[in-house]
Amino acid sequence: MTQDVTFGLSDEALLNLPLHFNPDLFKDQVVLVSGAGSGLGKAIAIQFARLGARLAICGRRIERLEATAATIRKTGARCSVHAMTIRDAAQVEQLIDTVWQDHGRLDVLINNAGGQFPQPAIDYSVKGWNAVIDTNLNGPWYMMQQAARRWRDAGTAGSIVNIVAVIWRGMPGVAHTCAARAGVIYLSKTLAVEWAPFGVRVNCVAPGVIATEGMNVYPDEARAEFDRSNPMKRFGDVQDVSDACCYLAGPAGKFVTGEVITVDGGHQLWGEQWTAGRPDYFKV
Ligand SMILES: CCCCCCCCC/C=C/C(=O)SCCNC(=O)CCNC(=O)[C@H](O)C(C)(C)COP(=O)(O)OP(=O)(O)OC[C@H]1O[C@@H](n2cnc3c(N)ncnc32)[C@H](O)[C@@H]1OP(=O)(O)O
Ligand SMILES: NC(=O)C1=CN([C@@H]2O[C@H](COP(=O)(O)OP(=O)(O)OC[C@H]3O[C@@H](n4cnc5c(N)ncnc54)[C@H](OP(=O)(O)O)[C@@H]3O)[C@@H](O)[C@H]2O)C=CC1
Repeated sequence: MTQDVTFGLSDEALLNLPLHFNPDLFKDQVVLVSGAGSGLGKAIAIQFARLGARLAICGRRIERLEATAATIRKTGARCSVHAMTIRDAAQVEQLIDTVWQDHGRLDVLINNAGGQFPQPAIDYSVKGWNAVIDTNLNGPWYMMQQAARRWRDAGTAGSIVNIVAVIWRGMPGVAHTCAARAGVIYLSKTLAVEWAPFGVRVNCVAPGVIATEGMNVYPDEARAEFDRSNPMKRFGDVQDVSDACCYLAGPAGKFVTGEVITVDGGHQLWGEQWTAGRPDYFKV
């Protein structure tokens, strides 16, 4: 039985994190963040607002989105709220239309909504597999395609950042999401070339274990090991990820497309395969 633990930061703490970017970096730009009712999406949306952006946020549960929007408005930023599921292509098309109607433009799409359940792959039901592929591959694709069509038709530039995961050595226990995220990464590399003529950049951020309430879907015994999944032996925080999004979406990333920034404390390099014995540091 998974026990709830408190992960992540309060809205008040998110509003007061020291900023690592110029406070008017995204002034007057419109940023759409999916899954902004919790965790990384909420932190990303609040950070963009603190950097001058106007926000559009989406997710399935309206109450959580409204709470994020109330916090965002404390920064003085505008924020529209859109309850929908990214798994439905028609709802995604409607979302992008509404964002353009409400804000008159879109500059940045942060494809953050996602998630999975831990289970040995051999036991997946068809429904469970499809739920994870729909959430983490098809949904982000619908969002990217609809955003890009509007940018192409309006003749304006855009930037997409897809939140994926640190999949480089496989992810035992969440094979479905590993497959979906691998799909998003190579989709992004391909779209980076196809959409360069429209001025659309497509990049990914691959987090390792980050302290958010999303961690509560994992059983205690698995979670207890998560801080050992990287050589820094700790969880990352939400700002580690929101900073990577701001770098990629903003002017510092203007010559970067088709790239993946891994934000994982070295998780991708870590393992149990010691060829010359395990160093003392890692014995405890
Ligand atoms: C190397 C080190 C690596 C280390 C690896 C560590 C990874 C850590 C890094 C990543 C961390 C995070 O992502 S943290 C963020 C986590 N947040 C989340 O995952 C929240 C979002 N997740 C979800 O909403 C769900 O998991 C998801 C399945 C995607 C959507 O659920 P929905 O209920 O909306 O979907 P539905 O279409 O109704 O289908 C539900 C079906 O899914 C299956 N299903 C759902 N939960 C299930 C469960 N616990 N066990 C079995 N099966 C389940 C069943 O078949 C369900 O059907 P029925 O049986 O008929 O009901
Ligand atoms: N925390 C971590 O260590 C890591 C997280 N990630 C990824 O980062 C992203 C954010 O995760 P995190 O903040 O930790 O977890 P959360 O579970 O807190 O966030 C997931 C968000 O996605 C939204 N969402 C889920 N399904 C849908 C859907 N079908 N349509 C619209 N919105 C949806 C949820 O809102 P609602 O349920 O209301 O729709 C929720 O706000 C996810 O893609 C996650 O897999 C990747 C690697 C590591």
